[in-house]
Amino acid sequence: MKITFIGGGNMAGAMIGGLISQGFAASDLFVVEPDQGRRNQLAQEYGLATGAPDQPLPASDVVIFAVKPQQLRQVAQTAAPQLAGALALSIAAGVRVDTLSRWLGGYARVVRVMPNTPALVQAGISGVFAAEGVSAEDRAAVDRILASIGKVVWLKDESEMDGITAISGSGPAYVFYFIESLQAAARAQGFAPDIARELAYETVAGAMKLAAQSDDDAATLRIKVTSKGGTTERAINAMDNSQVRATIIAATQAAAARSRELGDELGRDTEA
Ligand SMILES: NC(=O)C1=CN([C@@H]2O[C@H](COP(=O)(O)OP(=O)(O)OC[C@H]3O[C@@H](n4cnc5c(N)ncnc54)[C@H](O)[C@@H]3O)[C@@H](O)[C@H]2O)C=CC1
Ligand SMILES: O=C(O)[C@@H]1CCC=N1
Repeated sequence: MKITFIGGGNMAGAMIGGLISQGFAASDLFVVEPDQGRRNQLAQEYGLATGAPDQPLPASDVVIFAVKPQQLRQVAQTAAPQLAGALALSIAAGVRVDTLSRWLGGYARVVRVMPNTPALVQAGISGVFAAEGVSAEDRAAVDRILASIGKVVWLKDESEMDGITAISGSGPAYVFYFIESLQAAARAQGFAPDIARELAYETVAGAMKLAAQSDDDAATLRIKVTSKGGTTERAINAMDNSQVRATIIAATQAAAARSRELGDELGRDTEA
């Protein structure tokens, strides 16, 4: 399967790294990227062939659009006459399949995917929604690509993509924010930076490993740490008093709203 990425930034890089480590041949991948330094980096790191946007697209089975949502219209219009029947897959937040299909001149083989950056270490999770015209064979090809970089969740209703984007697409950033905060807290307790990092990383990794292997749910595991009248109780009370849980829920609602807003804003653009 020949795959061309249009856009070789952070998310494309994570997918490429994941695919190659799962046995996809570098010679079957191609990246279109305007930034010469980034092209060199991808070529060096993965042995990939790359090209600038003004060069013709190579023959491909799948073309993955991995540019910013605001860049996608122009990029899609440039790519449209060169697709030659390839499956078009977009990872752009917010952009709906009918919008991309229109930008591609009424192209029917369009799939929308919301991956996340742990794809790089095959620990991603992707939400997928396919346009009606996408065949079972194409869906199987998408499954093969995405299963090699993590778990796959097929969506029946495209509106669910906004929630997926808010939870798992953006989600790694929330976890990194928590890790950063725990590290800062360790520094505030007087630990040196390397120890603060180790304490935060090992605690998060250990808690995740325990949660993944345990029959207990997360709430039960939390209660098992929380001794009555002890230290954890004091900390959790402080978090509850600051409405940390409600803030996390509100933050994800803001992200989902932004995804809908991007979809509306870019979908209104009917000049394709
Ligand atoms: N970063 C993430 O965690 C995730 C990002 N996404 C989506 O992936 C898309 C890309 O995001 P990132 O990789 O984070 O952004 P990025 O800014 O790292 O990558 C975009 C790349 O597109 C390149 N580019 C600009 N104009 C181009 C053109 N005409 N032709 C080809 N390439 C061009 C840029 O030079 C850049 O390297 C966005 O639409 C975003 O919504 C989806 C899921 C997660
Ligand atoms: O922040 C963004 O818009 C993209 C989509 C999900 C993760 N990064």
